[in-house]
Amino acid sequence: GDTPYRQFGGRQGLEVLVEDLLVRVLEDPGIGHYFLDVDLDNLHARLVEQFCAELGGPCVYRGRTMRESHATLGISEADFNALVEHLVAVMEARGVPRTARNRLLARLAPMRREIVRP
Ligand code: HEM
Repeated sequence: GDTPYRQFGGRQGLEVLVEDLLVRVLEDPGIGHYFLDVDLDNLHARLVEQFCAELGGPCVYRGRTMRESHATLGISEADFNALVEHLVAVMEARGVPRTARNRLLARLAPMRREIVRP
């Protein structure tokens, strides 16, 4: 069936989407600095796994919690919104259907309070 995971193009679609997302985020002068010392291969793998799991795909997220992995970074609401805008842009550019886009955004939205600094 056309599950949200399938609408994203499955595993391969997510690999490409996350690649697009990381390129845009790294090139953004507002938030790119957060990623300077980060293991990008690991980040790519964890994001693919996480999005896959959140979309009902056959994956288990094996990374740290959102609170653990972002706790020391000092991420602001504006930083969070900037990343989400990049995600929307890459989903649109790859032709992900609106219902599937909204599904992923709805699954990620509650993570805001664990990622943004108190
Ligand atoms: C809904 C929004 C977000 C999601 C779903 C998300 C997801 C993730 C995931 C899955 C990891 C990997 C955790 C691990 O390695 O175990 C991670 C790490 C990271 N995230 Fe996010 N993130 C989000 C927002 C942000 C924002 C807004 C920023 C900064 C602007 C950010 C910066 C980072 C950095 C720098 C790391 C690497 C931390 C490290 O390896 O020490 N994230 N994120």
